[in-house]
Amino acid sequence: MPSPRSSRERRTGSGRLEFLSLVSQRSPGPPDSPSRRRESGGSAAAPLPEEDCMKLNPSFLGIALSSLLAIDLWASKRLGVCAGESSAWGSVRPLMKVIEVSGHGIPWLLGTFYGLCQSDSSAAREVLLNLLFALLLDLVLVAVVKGIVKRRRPTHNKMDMFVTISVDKYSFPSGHATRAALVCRFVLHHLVLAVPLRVLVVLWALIVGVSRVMLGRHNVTDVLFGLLLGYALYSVVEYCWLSPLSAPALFALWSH
Ligand SMILES: CC(C)=CCC/C(C)=C/CC/C(C)=C/COP(=O)(O)O
Repeated sequence: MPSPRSSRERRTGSGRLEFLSLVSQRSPGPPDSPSRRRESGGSAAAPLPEEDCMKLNPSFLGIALSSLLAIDLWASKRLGVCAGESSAWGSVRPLMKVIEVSGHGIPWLLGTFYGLCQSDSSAAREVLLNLLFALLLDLVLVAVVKGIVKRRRPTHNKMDMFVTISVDKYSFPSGHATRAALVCRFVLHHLVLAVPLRVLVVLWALIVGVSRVMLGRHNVTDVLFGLLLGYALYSVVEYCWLSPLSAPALFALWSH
Protein backbone atom coordinates (compact mmCIF):
# COMPACT_ATOMS: atom_id res chain seq x y z
CA MET A 1 0.00 0.00 0.00
CA PRO A 2 1.61 3.30 -1.02
CA SER A 3 2.37 5.60 1.84
CA PRO A 4 0.58 9.00 1.79
CA ARG A 5 4.05 10.58 1.57
CA SER A 6 4.86 8.91 -1.78
CA SER A 7 2.49 11.02 -3.80
CA ARG A 8 4.35 14.22 -2.90
CA GLU A 9 7.96 12.98 -2.74
CA ARG A 10 10.36 11.58 -5.34
CA ARG A 11 13.80 9.96 -4.77
CA THR A 12 16.63 11.47 -6.83
CA GLY A 13 19.62 9.49 -8.16
CA SER A 14 21.67 10.43 -5.07
CA GLY A 15 18.94 8.99 -2.86
CA ARG A 16 17.92 12.36 -1.49
CA LEU A 17 14.25 13.11 -1.19
CA GLU A 18 13.03 15.77 -3.55
CA PHE A 19 9.75 17.42 -2.52
CA LEU A 20 7.41 18.09 -5.35
CA SER A 21 5.30 21.11 -4.84
CA LEU A 22 1.65 20.76 -5.71
CA VAL A 23 1.96 23.90 -7.77
CA SER A 24 4.63 22.39 -10.06
CA GLN A 25 2.47 19.29 -10.70
CA ARG A 26 -0.38 21.36 -12.07
CA SER A 27 -0.85 22.28 -15.70
CA PRO A 28 -0.14 25.88 -16.72
CA GLY A 29 -3.10 28.21 -16.94
CA PRO A 30 -4.84 30.91 -14.99
CA PRO A 31 -4.85 30.32 -11.23
CA ASP A 32 -8.57 29.63 -11.02
CA SER A 33 -9.20 27.99 -14.38
CA PRO A 34 -11.82 25.19 -14.57
CA SER A 35 -9.11 22.68 -15.65
CA ARG A 36 -7.07 23.54 -12.60
CA ARG A 37 -10.06 23.19 -10.32
CA ARG A 38 -10.86 19.77 -11.87
CA GLU A 39 -7.27 18.56 -11.37
CA SER A 40 -7.12 19.62 -7.75
CA GLY A 41 -10.44 17.85 -7.26
CA GLY A 42 -11.47 20.63 -4.87
CA SER A 43 -8.84 19.33 -2.37
CA ALA A 44 -7.90 21.53 0.57
CA ALA A 45 -4.29 21.64 -0.68
CA ALA A 46 -5.07 23.98 -3.60
CA PRO A 47 -4.02 27.53 -2.62
CA LEU A 48 -6.90 29.98 -2.59
CA PRO A 49 -6.81 33.23 -4.55
CA GLU A 50 -5.89 36.14 -2.30
CA GLU A 51 -9.36 37.69 -2.38
CA ASP A 52 -10.94 34.40 -1.14
CA CYS A 53 -8.44 34.28 1.71
CA MET A 54 -9.48 37.79 2.65
CA LYS A 55 -13.11 36.70 2.78
CA LEU A 56 -12.22 33.78 5.00
CA ASN A 57 -10.25 36.02 7.36
CA PRO A 58 -12.21 39.27 7.49
CA SER A 59 -10.72 42.03 9.56
CA PHE A 60 -12.43 43.41 12.61
CA LEU A 61 -13.27 46.53 10.58
CA GLY A 62 -14.82 44.35 7.85
CA ILE A 63 -17.05 42.55 10.36
CA ALA A 64 -18.03 45.85 12.00
CA LEU A 65 -18.92 47.41 8.63
CA SER A 66 -20.93 44.38 7.46
CA SER A 67 -22.83 44.35 10.76
CA LEU A 68 -23.54 48.09 10.51
CA LEU A 69 -24.74 47.60 6.94
CA ALA A 70 -27.04 44.75 7.97
CA ILE A 71 -28.51 46.80 10.86
CA ASP A 72 -28.88 49.77 8.50
CA LEU A 73 -30.82 47.74 5.91
CA TRP A 74 -32.99 46.12 8.56
CA ALA A 75 -33.79 49.41 10.35
CA SER A 76 -34.42 51.27 7.07
CA LYS A 77 -36.87 48.62 5.91
CA ARG A 78 -38.74 48.75 9.23
CA LEU A 79 -38.81 52.57 9.25
CA GLY A 80 -39.98 52.83 5.64
CA VAL A 81 -43.57 53.01 6.84
CA CYS A 82 -44.73 55.42 4.08
CA ALA A 83 -42.92 53.69 1.22
CA GLY A 84 -46.22 52.97 -0.55
CA GLU A 85 -49.91 53.73 -0.26
CA SER A 86 -50.47 50.26 1.19
CA SER A 87 -47.66 50.58 3.77
CA ALA A 88 -48.41 50.79 7.50
CA TRP A 89 -48.49 54.62 7.43
CA GLY A 90 -49.44 54.92 3.77
CA SER A 91 -52.05 57.59 4.54
CA VAL A 92 -49.26 59.96 5.72
CA ARG A 93 -47.40 59.59 2.41
CA PRO A 94 -48.91 62.74 0.78
CA LEU A 95 -47.70 64.84 3.75
CA MET A 96 -44.24 63.25 3.52
CA LYS A 97 -44.16 64.18 -0.16
CA VAL A 98 -44.92 67.82 0.69
CA ILE A 99 -41.95 67.72 3.11
CA GLU A 100 -39.90 66.17 0.30
CA VAL A 101 -40.68 69.13 -2.00
CA SER A 102 -39.77 71.57 0.82
CA GLY A 103 -36.21 70.18 0.75
CA HIS A 104 -35.93 69.74 -3.02
CA GLY A 105 -33.21 71.58 -4.96
CA ILE A 106 -35.52 73.25 -7.51
CA PRO A 107 -37.65 75.38 -5.12
CA TRP A 108 -34.53 76.38 -3.19
CA LEU A 109 -32.57 77.35 -6.31
CA LEU A 110 -35.49 79.19 -7.93
CA GLY A 111 -36.47 80.91 -4.67
CA THR A 112 -32.92 82.10 -3.99
CA PHE A 113 -32.49 83.29 -7.58
CA TYR A 114 -35.79 85.17 -7.45
CA GLY A 115 -34.82 86.79 -4.13
CA LEU A 116 -31.49 87.81 -5.60
CA CYS A 117 -33.20 89.53 -8.55
CA GLN A 118 -35.66 91.29 -6.24
CA SER A 119 -33.28 92.36 -3.45
CA ASP A 120 -32.46 96.04 -3.28
CA SER A 121 -29.97 96.00 -0.40
CA SER A 122 -26.35 95.03 -0.92
CA ALA A 123 -26.31 93.05 2.38
CA ALA A 124 -29.28 90.90 1.24
CA ARG A 125 -27.66 90.38 -2.17
CA GLU A 126 -24.44 89.17 -0.52
CA VAL A 127 -26.29 86.64 1.64
CA LEU A 128 -28.46 85.37 -1.23
CA LEU A 129 -25.53 85.11 -3.63
CA ASN A 130 -23.68 82.98 -1.08
CA LEU A 131 -26.79 80.85 -0.51
CA LEU A 132 -27.02 80.26 -4.27
CA PHE A 133 -23.33 79.32 -4.34
CA ALA A 134 -23.88 76.97 -1.35
CA LEU A 135 -26.86 75.26 -3.03
CA LEU A 136 -24.95 74.72 -6.27
CA LEU A 137 -21.88 73.43 -4.43
CA ASP A 138 -24.13 71.02 -2.52
CA LEU A 139 -25.71 69.70 -5.74
CA VAL A 140 -22.30 69.09 -7.32
CA LEU A 141 -20.81 67.46 -4.22
CA VAL A 142 -23.79 65.12 -3.72
CA ALA A 143 -23.76 64.16 -7.43
CA VAL A 144 -20.02 63.35 -7.25
CA VAL A 145 -20.35 61.23 -4.08
CA LYS A 146 -23.44 59.43 -5.43
CA GLY A 147 -21.57 58.72 -8.68
CA ILE A 148 -18.57 57.31 -6.81
CA VAL A 149 -20.40 55.24 -4.17
CA LYS A 150 -23.22 54.06 -6.49
CA ARG A 151 -25.37 52.69 -3.65
CA ARG A 152 -28.79 51.69 -4.94
CA ARG A 153 -31.91 53.09 -3.30
CA PRO A 154 -33.77 50.66 -0.99
CA THR A 155 -35.74 48.02 -2.86
CA HIS A 156 -38.99 49.16 -1.20
CA ASN A 157 -38.62 52.70 -2.67
CA LYS A 158 -41.14 53.74 -5.33
CA MET A 159 -39.25 55.95 -7.79
CA ASP A 160 -41.94 58.64 -8.07
CA MET A 161 -39.87 61.65 -7.03
CA PHE A 162 -40.43 65.19 -8.29
CA VAL A 163 -37.70 66.14 -10.88
CA THR A 164 -34.53 64.08 -10.50
CA ILE A 165 -31.18 63.98 -12.27
CA SER A 166 -29.43 60.80 -13.44
CA VAL A 167 -27.35 60.20 -10.28
CA ASP A 168 -30.52 60.34 -8.20
CA LYS A 169 -31.02 56.65 -8.89
CA TYR A 170 -28.35 56.29 -6.18
CA SER A 171 -29.03 56.91 -2.53
CA PHE A 172 -25.75 57.71 -0.74
CA PRO A 173 -25.79 60.42 0.54
CA SER A 174 -29.28 61.87 0.74
CA GLY A 175 -29.31 65.14 -1.20
CA HIS A 176 -32.33 66.33 0.76
CA ALA A 177 -30.49 65.71 4.04
CA THR A 178 -27.33 67.59 2.95
CA ARG A 179 -29.44 70.52 1.72
CA ALA A 180 -31.57 70.59 4.88
CA ALA A 181 -28.49 70.65 7.17
CA LEU A 182 -26.71 73.22 4.98
CA VAL A 183 -29.71 75.56 4.69
CA CYS A 184 -30.48 75.18 8.41
CA ARG A 185 -26.96 76.27 9.44
CA PHE A 186 -26.97 79.02 6.81
CA VAL A 187 -30.31 80.47 7.93
CA LEU A 188 -29.42 80.29 11.63
CA HIS A 189 -26.20 82.22 10.96
CA HIS A 190 -27.44 84.84 8.54
CA LEU A 191 -31.07 85.57 9.44
CA VAL A 192 -32.11 87.26 12.63
CA LEU A 193 -34.99 85.05 13.80
CA ALA A 194 -36.96 84.73 17.01
CA VAL A 195 -36.18 81.61 19.05
CA PRO A 196 -39.42 79.72 18.10
CA LEU A 197 -38.57 80.23 14.43
CA ARG A 198 -35.00 79.03 14.99
CA VAL A 199 -36.38 75.89 16.63
CA LEU A 200 -38.74 75.42 13.66
CA VAL A 201 -35.84 75.63 11.21
CA VAL A 202 -33.91 72.92 13.09
CA LEU A 203 -37.06 70.77 13.32
CA TRP A 204 -37.67 71.18 9.59
CA ALA A 205 -34.15 69.91 8.80
CA LEU A 206 -34.60 66.89 11.07
CA ILE A 207 -38.08 66.13 9.68
CA VAL A 208 -36.75 66.29 6.11
CA GLY A 209 -34.08 63.74 7.11
CA VAL A 210 -36.51 61.39 8.87
CA SER A 211 -39.04 61.64 6.01
CA ARG A 212 -36.42 60.32 3.55
CA VAL A 213 -36.29 57.01 5.45
CA MET A 214 -40.05 56.90 6.08
CA LEU A 215 -40.73 57.39 2.36
CA GLY A 216 -38.37 54.49 1.67
CA ARG A 217 -36.11 56.74 -0.43
CA HIS A 218 -33.05 56.14 1.71
CA ASN A 219 -31.33 53.96 4.24
CA VAL A 220 -30.64 55.47 7.66
CA THR A 221 -26.89 55.82 6.97
CA ASP A 222 -27.57 57.79 3.73
CA VAL A 223 -29.46 60.38 5.77
CA LEU A 224 -27.01 60.50 8.71
CA PHE A 225 -24.07 60.97 6.35
CA GLY A 226 -26.06 63.55 4.35
CA LEU A 227 -26.79 65.60 7.46
CA LEU A 228 -23.10 65.49 8.45
CA LEU A 229 -21.99 66.41 4.94
CA GLY A 230 -24.39 69.37 4.74
CA TYR A 231 -23.29 70.55 8.18
CA ALA A 232 -19.62 70.38 7.15
CA LEU A 233 -20.33 71.98 3.78
CA TYR A 234 -21.59 75.11 5.51
CA SER A 235 -18.10 75.55 7.03
CA VAL A 236 -16.64 75.42 3.50
CA VAL A 237 -19.15 78.05 2.33
CA GLU A 238 -18.22 80.30 5.28
CA TYR A 239 -14.53 79.81 4.46
CA CYS A 240 -15.04 80.72 0.80
CA TRP A 241 -17.55 83.52 1.58
CA LEU A 242 -18.12 85.67 -1.52
CA SER A 243 -18.07 89.42 -0.87
CA PRO A 244 -17.92 92.53 -3.07
CA LEU A 245 -14.20 92.60 -2.23
CA SER A 246 -13.39 88.95 -3.05
CA ALA A 247 -15.69 88.65 -6.12
CA PRO A 248 -16.37 92.19 -7.43
CA ALA A 249 -17.35 91.00 -10.93
CA LEU A 250 -20.04 88.70 -9.54
CA PHE A 251 -21.54 91.47 -7.41
CA ALA A 252 -21.42 93.93 -10.31
CA LEU A 253 -23.75 91.52 -12.18
CA TRP A 254 -26.45 91.90 -9.53
CA SER A 255 -26.14 95.61 -8.70
CA HIS A 256 -29.02 97.59 -10.15
C1 LIG B 1 -29.14 73.59 -11.85
C2 LIG B 1 -29.51 72.17 -11.68
C3 LIG B 1 -28.66 71.13 -12.32
C4 LIG B 1 -30.57 71.83 -10.95
C5 LIG B 1 -30.99 70.46 -10.67
C6 LIG B 1 -31.93 70.47 -9.51
C7 LIG B 1 -32.35 69.09 -9.21
C8 LIG B 1 -33.15 68.33 -10.18
C9 LIG B 1 -31.98 68.55 -8.06
C10 LIG B 1 -32.30 67.15 -7.66
C11 LIG B 1 -32.79 67.17 -6.26
C12 LIG B 1 -33.03 65.78 -5.84
C13 LIG B 1 -34.19 65.06 -6.38
C14 LIG B 1 -32.17 65.19 -4.98
C15 LIG B 1 -32.29 63.80 -4.51
O1 LIG B 1 -32.45 63.84 -3.14
P1 LIG B 1 -32.28 62.53 -2.31
O2 LIG B 1 -32.52 62.96 -0.88
O3 LIG B 1 -33.30 61.56 -2.76
O4 LIG B 1 -30.88 62.05 -2.51
